[in-house]
Amino acid sequence: MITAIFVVVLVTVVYYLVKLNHQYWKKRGVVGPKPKFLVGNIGKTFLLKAQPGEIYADIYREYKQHSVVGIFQSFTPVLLIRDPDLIKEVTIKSFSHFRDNDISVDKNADPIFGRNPFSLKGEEWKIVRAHLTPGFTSGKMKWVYPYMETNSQKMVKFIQEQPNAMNGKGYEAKELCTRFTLNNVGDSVFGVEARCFEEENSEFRQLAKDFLSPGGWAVLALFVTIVFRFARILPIRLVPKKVEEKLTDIVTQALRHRERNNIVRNDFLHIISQLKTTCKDYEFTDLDVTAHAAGFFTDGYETSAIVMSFIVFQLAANVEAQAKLRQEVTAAFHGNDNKLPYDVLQSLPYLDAVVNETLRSLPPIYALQKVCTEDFTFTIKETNKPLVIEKGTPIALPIYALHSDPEHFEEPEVFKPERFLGANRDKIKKCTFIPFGEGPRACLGQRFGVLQVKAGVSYIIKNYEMTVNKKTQLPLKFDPTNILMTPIGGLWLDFKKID
Ligand code: HEM
Repeated sequence: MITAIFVVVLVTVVYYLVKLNHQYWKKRGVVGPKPKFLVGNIGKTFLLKAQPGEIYADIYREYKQHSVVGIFQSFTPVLLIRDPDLIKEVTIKSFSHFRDNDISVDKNADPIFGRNPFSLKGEEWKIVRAHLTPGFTSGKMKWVYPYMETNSQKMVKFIQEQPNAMNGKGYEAKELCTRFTLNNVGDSVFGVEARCFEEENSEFRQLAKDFLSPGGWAVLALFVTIVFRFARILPIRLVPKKVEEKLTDIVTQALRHRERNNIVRNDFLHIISQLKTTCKDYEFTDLDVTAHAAGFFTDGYETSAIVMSFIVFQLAANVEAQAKLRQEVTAAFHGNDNKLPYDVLQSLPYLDAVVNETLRSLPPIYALQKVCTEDFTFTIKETNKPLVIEKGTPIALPIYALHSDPEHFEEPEVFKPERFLGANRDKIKKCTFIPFGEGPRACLGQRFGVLQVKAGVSYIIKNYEMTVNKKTQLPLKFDPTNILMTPIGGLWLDFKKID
């Protein structure tokens, strides 16, 4: 009897506490959808029907007249920012108030992801980011570009050898692009030939399958820690032990091989291994070197492969854009002895526009979640009243919703690379196009990612005409359990060789 009374009292107290907490935004004069008990506004995520970024996009569209919307991730109040000027404030102008990402990874539980700049916080993030940045200069990109060209040529050959790619049965674009990006990462970081076009079960492909494949551990762990905030107190690892061990082994062997044979390769691994002796303001251990090289592996292939697969899909679905791009790229090859030098690739305006329009229409990351690291006061435009964002409040930046807002991009559902050409590009309002984030914390690998997708797409478009195979489920729907935009059923394409 006493137990029953205790349970009833406890449930009642919890119920009222949650209800009280759900008044948080109302009390501060911030509008927002009514939260539901326990799940807040992300009930569909709990039912595995939509990932939080999709829900944010719906809320964004519903609250057109507002610059900010107050929502709840279960019990936690989250401020969704709609106004690009305020996004600029958060990511650039008042960055010191919003320095960290809303993620917690224990370095001891997950030595690799726990050391990734994305997970690091405060001063530690600042120091590590500053030391890793020299690995991504345009000089370094020029250095790795020949590997990307070689892998592009291998990919062109590989496509022709796949019966289903050529006979109308379709080949899955993401799978193709992942083979390509894994090869680039193998060469650029470890100095290792990944052989993803030659071997069905190459070591790197296996690593990728064990790491980020749909339904894989990392995808699940990331989803769980984002959705169930209380899980953050658990020592959850995103990089599975098996993947960590394999990556550690690859890095250790590569370093040993260089030391024994006196090899100096001007690459990422060299830069970070030097930090062990040159860095004065941070202690870079062997584990740090391994973790950052391994981090380049994990960051380097997946998002780029997603973007590249979206680009070839958009081109297959938009024949005019495909023909225009082919004309530009083919002319560039013809003017350069059938090669595509780095500077020439970088100077192709339509290619750049196609990449950007794809990133606009299908950004691989739906939304970013930052956290307020120091109280911040601003005036809500529409009410002219001040709002204090309290330290610790998560801030949602709805990338996909901004990119598909007709106020910022006319006919957002139409694929129009011309938006990113010449004077049109200058008309795009700051912070309405943020596929790589914005400000000091924006994507560190943007140059590498864009370079590899541009190289790969150029070689494909010069050699093949592409159409969408009927196995692709249209309109595209996305896996609700993956925080990266992942089309259900895949993107199946048919290829026709151009002679
Ligand atoms: C083309 C595909 C890519 C896209 C769309 C992309 C997108 C993003 C986004 C949206 C962020 C979060 C930015 C923020 O918090 O404001 C990010 C962070 C990051 N990305 Fe990328 N990324 C791509 C490729 C890469 C590559 C190839 C690498 C490494 C080789 C990389 C390394 C990183 C790192 C280290 C961070 C954390 C930066 C920090 O917190 O300081 N990314 N990326």
